[in-house]
Amino acid sequence: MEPVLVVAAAIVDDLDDPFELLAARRAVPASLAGRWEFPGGKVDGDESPVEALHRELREELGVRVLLGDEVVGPDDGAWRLSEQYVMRLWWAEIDSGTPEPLVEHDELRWLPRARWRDVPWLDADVRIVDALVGQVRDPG
Ligand SMILES: Nc1nc2c([nH]c(=O)n2[C@H]2C[C@H](O)[C@@H](COP(=O)(O)OP(=O)(O)OP(=O)(O)O)O2)c(=O)[nH]1
Repeated sequence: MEPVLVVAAAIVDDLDDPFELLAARRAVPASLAGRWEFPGGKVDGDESPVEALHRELREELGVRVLLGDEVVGPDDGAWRLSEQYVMRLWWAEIDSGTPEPLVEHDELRWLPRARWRDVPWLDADVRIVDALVGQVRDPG
């Protein structure tokens, strides 16, 4: 079966010079509760990935965002999460609103750059966080 496409955002304080990254702790389902992820969700049949991402961020966090570059992954440009799911991820910055854990999260945390790895991310997200750290590492 074709994997289901999930879209998500690496929301940072400043797209030009990311220092803080927004991590969201899942409250549901029980199997994922307590683990941290990038806010986002599944693309519905009638919407584009970018439309789906804006919808999910509005529903889950109550924010509008500006999207930056896509964080290209090793699986045809995406990130395979499991047998069932594949994810596309974009850098993003908040355009309006203050993020709140409205739906499937019970906590949000702005992680400073040196601590992006310091929460228990969902297993599939660990290598993605490593890639983000690699992209923002100070040159030299
Ligand atoms: N949103 C999101 N989902 C992730 C990440 N990493 C990861 O393995 N997943 C998995 C968890 C879920 O099994 C799956 C689908 O995500 P989801 O549950 O957020 O999708 P959704 O909001 O559309 O959920 P629903 O309305 O159908 O309940 O992707 C991530 O960083 N962000």
